[in-house]
Amino acid sequence: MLPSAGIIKILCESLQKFPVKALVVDPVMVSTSGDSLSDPSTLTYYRDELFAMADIVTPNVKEASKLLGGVSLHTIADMRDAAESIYKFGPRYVLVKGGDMPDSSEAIDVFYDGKEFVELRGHRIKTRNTHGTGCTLASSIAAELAKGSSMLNAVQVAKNFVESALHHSKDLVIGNGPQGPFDHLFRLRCPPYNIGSQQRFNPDSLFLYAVTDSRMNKRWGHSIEDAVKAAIEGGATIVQLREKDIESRAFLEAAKACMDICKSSGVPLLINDRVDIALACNADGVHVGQSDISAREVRKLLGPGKIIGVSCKTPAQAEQAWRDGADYLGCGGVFPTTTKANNPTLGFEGLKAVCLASKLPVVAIGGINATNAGSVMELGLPNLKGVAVVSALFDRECVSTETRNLRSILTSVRCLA
Ligand SMILES: Cc1ncc(COP(=O)(O)OP(=O)(O)O)c(N)n1
Ligand SMILES: Cc1nc(C(=O)O)sc1CCOP(=O)(O)O
Ligand SMILES: [Mg+2]
Repeated sequence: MLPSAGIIKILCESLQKFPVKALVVDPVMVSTSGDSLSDPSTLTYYRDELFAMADIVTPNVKEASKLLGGVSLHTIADMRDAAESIYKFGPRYVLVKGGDMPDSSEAIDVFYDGKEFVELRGHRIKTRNTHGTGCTLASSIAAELAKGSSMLNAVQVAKNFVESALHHSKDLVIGNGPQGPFDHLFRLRCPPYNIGSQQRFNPDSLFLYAVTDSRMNKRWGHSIEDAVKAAIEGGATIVQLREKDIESRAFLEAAKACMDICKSSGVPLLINDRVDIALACNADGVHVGQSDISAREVRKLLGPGKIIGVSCKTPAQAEQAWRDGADYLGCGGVFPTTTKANNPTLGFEGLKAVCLASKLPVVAIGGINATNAGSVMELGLPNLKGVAVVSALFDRECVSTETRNLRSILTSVRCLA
């Protein structure tokens, strides 16, 4: 809550001096009960100074209206127009929250990235215990960004959290005011299966990322299913089907079988390049490179709940991937590889440059094996979450043994860190 122009000015100066990785601005100007919480002179400073520094601005409809000189906002179309106008003040994303729109059975928020709108729909929970929902949403977005989420994913997870918290606190009776507080710690009281079905991407799953290769499987007489089963048995934490020489029908059949295997082990399954196969087998996500369909398009096709990874070799590509809604980056080739033709080698310096430039979690790829995986993780880059490996796991007779060995090397580096 920034009640005066002077305080906003000092905040902006401090942010210039000490830049933060992600800035969520919740322009707290009007309380849910209608009280004004900042003096009118703050408007100019919000719009001209603070918003330009923000990654996302999250006004409710009353605040959006105030920011735009009192325009009335009654419909989703009005909220879209407001998001577009607020975007022009300079933030990278805008979320106009519709929780206080009257006469709707849903709580619809409008998310805007400067090009497209996403309507985020949630249940309207009937309760007086709504005090602090906006602050909670903004804080939850910030927490998800700190964990490495893309913006849309962070907003979706935060919205789910607020919805679940409201649901679990709806019957609390605390205090006498028109609004009551809600319980942020509700999860301590409920088993995990009660807190909503939203699937969440856990960046730690990038720790040992197994990427299949049909030629290698053929060479060793392994089916895709057997190779995936063995990799999971050895401790792979995520699997990508990268099948370049297989017909679509056979690919889909194998992908469906691998989904069953991965699901029963709780290991996410991603599909390389092929959004159609991912949709048809309901995979957990897709990995795309710089010459594939863009992450932005993939996000449109898969929706907010799926995992999207993007191959990046430069900070600029990493920035674009984040803007496009990616969940993680694959960065390589760290070492020379023969698995992918004509793949430039970035070395540790290239990997470091991409990691340092991005808020997203990163998995290193290219020529990584049991001899050098430790040195990659010893770089100690906070968002470097793991290694992705093809030949050192799959161009081998015993995939489970190779995976187990690599996992134990990675674990020992993690224990020392
Ligand atoms: C985890 C991971 N990182 C990078 C890639 C490479 O993707 P791309 O550049 O699109 O090349 P192909 O794999 O499609 O040949 C990847 N697949 N996985
Ligand atoms: C699929 C892929 N992508 C790369 C990139 O640099 O983006 S390197 C690569 C192949 C990695 O295979 P291996 O573990 O056998 O070296
Ligand atoms: Mg690709």
